[in-house]
Amino acid sequence: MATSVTILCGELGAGKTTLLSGLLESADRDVAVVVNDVGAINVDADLVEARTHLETGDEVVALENGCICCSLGGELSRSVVRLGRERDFDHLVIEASGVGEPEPIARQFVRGPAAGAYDLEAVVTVVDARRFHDRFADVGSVGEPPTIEGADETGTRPLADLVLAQVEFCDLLVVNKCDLVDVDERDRVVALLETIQPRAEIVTTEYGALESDDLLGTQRFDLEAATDAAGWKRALEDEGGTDRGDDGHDDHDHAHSHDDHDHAHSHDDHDHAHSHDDHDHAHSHDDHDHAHSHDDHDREHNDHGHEHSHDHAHPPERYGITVDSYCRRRPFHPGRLAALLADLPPELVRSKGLCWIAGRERQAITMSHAGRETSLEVTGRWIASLPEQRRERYRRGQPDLEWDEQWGDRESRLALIGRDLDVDALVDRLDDCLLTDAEMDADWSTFENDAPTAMGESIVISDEGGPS
Ligand SMILES: Nc1nc2c(ncn2[C@@H]2O[C@H](COP(=O)(O)OP(=O)(O)OP(=O)(O)O)[C@@H](O)[C@H]2O)c(=O)[nH]1
Repeated sequence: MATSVTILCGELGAGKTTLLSGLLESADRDVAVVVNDVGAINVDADLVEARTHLETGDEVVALENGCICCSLGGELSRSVVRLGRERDFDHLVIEASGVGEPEPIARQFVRGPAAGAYDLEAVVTVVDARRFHDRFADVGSVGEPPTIEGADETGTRPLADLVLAQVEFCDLLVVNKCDLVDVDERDRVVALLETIQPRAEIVTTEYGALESDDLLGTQRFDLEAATDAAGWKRALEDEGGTDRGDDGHDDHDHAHSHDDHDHAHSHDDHDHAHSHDDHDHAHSHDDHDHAHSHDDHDREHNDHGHEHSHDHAHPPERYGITVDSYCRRRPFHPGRLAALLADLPPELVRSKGLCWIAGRERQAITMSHAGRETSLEVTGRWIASLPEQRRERYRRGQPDLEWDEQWGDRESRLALIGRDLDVDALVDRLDDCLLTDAEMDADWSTFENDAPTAMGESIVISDEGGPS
């Protein structure tokens, strides 16, 4: 029988090890742990071993080659398959590096070599309530300065973006360190988390104190549901109220919208030498269909009896949290867009989606804003830029794909999650970044343009708190 697996993620210092130690002490079954830390010293492995009186051995396996989701392709799979052969245990917990994305790890257990021996049960993300509040929920404060420390292997991914990626891809959110926030702050954090990640169950803790049943023995992980769970993706599916259609830019209705940004471009054309590409491949939606309904997932998910599942005691509206989308079929001017991204309103908590930037006619660029930083990364290629034969093949494969006679699938589609955000004002500012009619006729290659060009390449634009 396949052994159940839980993946435990969360920002550095959020309380993963604390939670895990408590869990190992209280669990009524044999739990094996694989710990990954960035860097060679696996403090966590030692700590967990020491606290749980495990013999030095294979119960705690330390992966030492850096970030779990990048280096682990083979190492994690090999380690866990070997562990399963050599040891007898009932449940496996992977404590993931504080700076890794959970999705590639989860995929190892869904389709990778470890899939046969293991059943992925849940991805659990631990959030530091204090830090999350100060960074994302407290519009009034300047927040902590942007930290690049802990960025991914490219060294360019903003930490806040990774924190949200972990929140957006999980089944259970553990809001820890609640002793360090007051009740109102805690409720604000929970409301914001519910918006950023509408699917996950949320529990609040101090020192990670949870019943082991809350963490182990929950339900079967659903990769597709988890992949589609993020609030920003849902915003793009729902096509909120900002498509005002008053700009003449051919706003349209996306019947096929839940393929989100990945649908619109091909992943075939890039260079595999760059390890970040692995992430992009992992995000490809080509390998699953979207015939499911989110409602079904929600129903399944909420049925499994946790106390703290969504009772909507903290309606996001009460905290001024709004979710909107911005869709335009006209390219951004690179310079004006960059200037806007360096001066976004602090009330914009999260924004993510695809950008069409003039002068980058081939590159489908994903914009991801979190905290005070925004990254632009080439994550694919517009189908319209492919040679005719391949272009037509892709189009045949995606009959629902909206296609403009002149521009094909090129478009910008951004989710805007805000707190007390003046959405109309932001939409106006975004519209001001679109090419004017005169610019549409100009030579776009003459625009000064810092947007990335190669697949996987990214730039980060920091918001310095407005012009000084
Ligand atoms: N005040 C407070 N401190 C906590 C809580 N949970 C954990 N801590 C402390 O926070 C620090 C970090 O906790 P860890 O459990 O090591 O965090 P981690 O997520 O495993 O950290 P990394 O291994 O660095 O990713 C430790 O000093 C813990 O004692 C909590 O609920 N409240």
